[in-house]
Amino acid sequence: MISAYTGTQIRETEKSFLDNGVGAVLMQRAAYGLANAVVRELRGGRQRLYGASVTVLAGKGNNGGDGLFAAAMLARRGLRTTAVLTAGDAHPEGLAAFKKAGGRVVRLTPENMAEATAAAAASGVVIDAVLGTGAQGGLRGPAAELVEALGRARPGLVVACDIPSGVDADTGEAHAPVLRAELTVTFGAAKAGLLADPGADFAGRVQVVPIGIEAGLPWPALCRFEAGDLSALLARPERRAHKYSRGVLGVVAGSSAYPGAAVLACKGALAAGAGMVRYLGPPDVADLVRQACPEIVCSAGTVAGTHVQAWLVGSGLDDSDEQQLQRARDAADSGLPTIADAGALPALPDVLAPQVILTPHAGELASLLQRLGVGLDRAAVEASTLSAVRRAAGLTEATVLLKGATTLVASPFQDFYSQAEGTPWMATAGSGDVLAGVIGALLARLGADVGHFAERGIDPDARWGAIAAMAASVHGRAGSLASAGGPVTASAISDAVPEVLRTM
Ligand SMILES: NC(=O)C1=CN([C@@H]2O[C@H](COP(=O)(O)OP(=O)(O)OC[C@H]3O[C@@H](n4cnc5c(N)ncnc54)[C@H](O)[C@@H]3O)[C@@H](O)[C@H]2O)[C@@H](O)CC1
Ligand SMILES: [K+]
Repeated sequence: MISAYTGTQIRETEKSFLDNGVGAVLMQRAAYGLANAVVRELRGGRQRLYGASVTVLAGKGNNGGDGLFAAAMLARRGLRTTAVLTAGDAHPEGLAAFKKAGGRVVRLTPENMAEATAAAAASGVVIDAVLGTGAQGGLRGPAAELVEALGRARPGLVVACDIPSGVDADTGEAHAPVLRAELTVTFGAAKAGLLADPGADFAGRVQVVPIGIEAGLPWPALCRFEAGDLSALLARPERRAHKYSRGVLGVVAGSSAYPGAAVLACKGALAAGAGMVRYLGPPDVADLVRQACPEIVCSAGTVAGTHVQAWLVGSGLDDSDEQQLQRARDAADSGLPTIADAGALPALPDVLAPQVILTPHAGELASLLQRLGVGLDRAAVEASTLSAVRRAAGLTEATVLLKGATTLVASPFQDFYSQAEGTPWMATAGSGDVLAGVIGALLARLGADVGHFAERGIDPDARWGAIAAMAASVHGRAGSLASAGGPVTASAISDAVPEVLRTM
């Protein structure tokens, strides 16, 4: 599992090391990790190290210090290094080491701005070490001007030191201008802002360099499951399993206008290993569901009269179909774990429960928050995804999964997950219906199994968020597998889910 922390958590952890006088040691480890990462990138791109050019943009704090020490190490390995001091001042020891290693120093002024920009744009590698976890807001003054111009000039490889300057380490909010990095080398542990959009967008690949503070870190602010976690959490069925023990999912989805959503949600649930799926809905949609998936038991019954272990409600619901909307409300009110998607979101009560998982995209989350009195529009949600999803979980008391390039999950117990295994090709109609099906299948199978989570180190209260994150990961992996770098349909995503589960 990748554990990510707020800047404050990291700084508090580092404080005891600084109080003990080992801050300089930590900085050396950070710089060494950064320099090595640059070397690996150059070698990976089959570039010669000797004579390659590197420009470090160094602010006046410790982030700049890391950058200067790293550049000094690179200078000693024969790279042509330039430091652009964006704030006039610089970390004194870092600057001294850089000068001693033979690096060239440019103190940024309005007069040499154009020259400094051109030099940075022409260099093979740019290290962004202007602001780190000590930043208050974004870049200002000459540093902002330089980064703005450099962004337009499309520089070579950009490596961010700890975090792209201007990205908030706690929330992932980006204060423009931010230089988009291909790689972020981050120290001690990942920062939460690197795993939440838009910060994740600017960070590129994230590489964590251990610096020796790790044992002192508190409970993470944000987690990301990796393949090994999924293998452990997605236990295979027991030898004597039967369809009921494998999980029975009830589905209230689809309408005459959007019948395909019901089919895709059901397909997603079957692909993710539901023991049985019971569909409730209008006869014309039920006919289509039966034709597409003969495994599914269809009826026009009520929620109370249907025996299931979990519910999936909302995908493709029509807001004029009162009978379906009532079924969705009954399911959410049943006390059973329920995934509520699309059409169900505006139909449910404002306050729900943790075992109800809401799955909005940014626009739907904005509408949900507006209904709850929070004046955020879609753009504001996209600019601050982690804060938005946290607020929604707090206000609704439900678990909220925000769909996007990075999928975020927040539970009302303040557990947060971030998964990003998908591909932009998955932004296609029906993809969310398949995700709802995968969540539904996992809810039906694992939702009641408190011991399963406790044995694997997950607080049983937090299992709803964990299930949503597991499903997002499976869905993302299936989409990437099916896409293989090209267009993909929702059906193909669903078809790839069993292969992903097989390899877990
Ligand atoms: N504290 C430690 O033990 C370690 C810190 N490390 C590095 O230190 C960084 C944090 O260092 P600092 O606390 O010095 O903070 P930063 O280097 O992030 O920057 C803070 C400095 O910039 C100024 N500043 C803040 N916001 C600004 C803005 N918007 N525009 C212009 N100037 C601004 C501050 O007044 C301060 O002088 C980490 O990101 C990491 O790179 C690493 O060396 C590892 C060890
Ligand atoms: K930085």
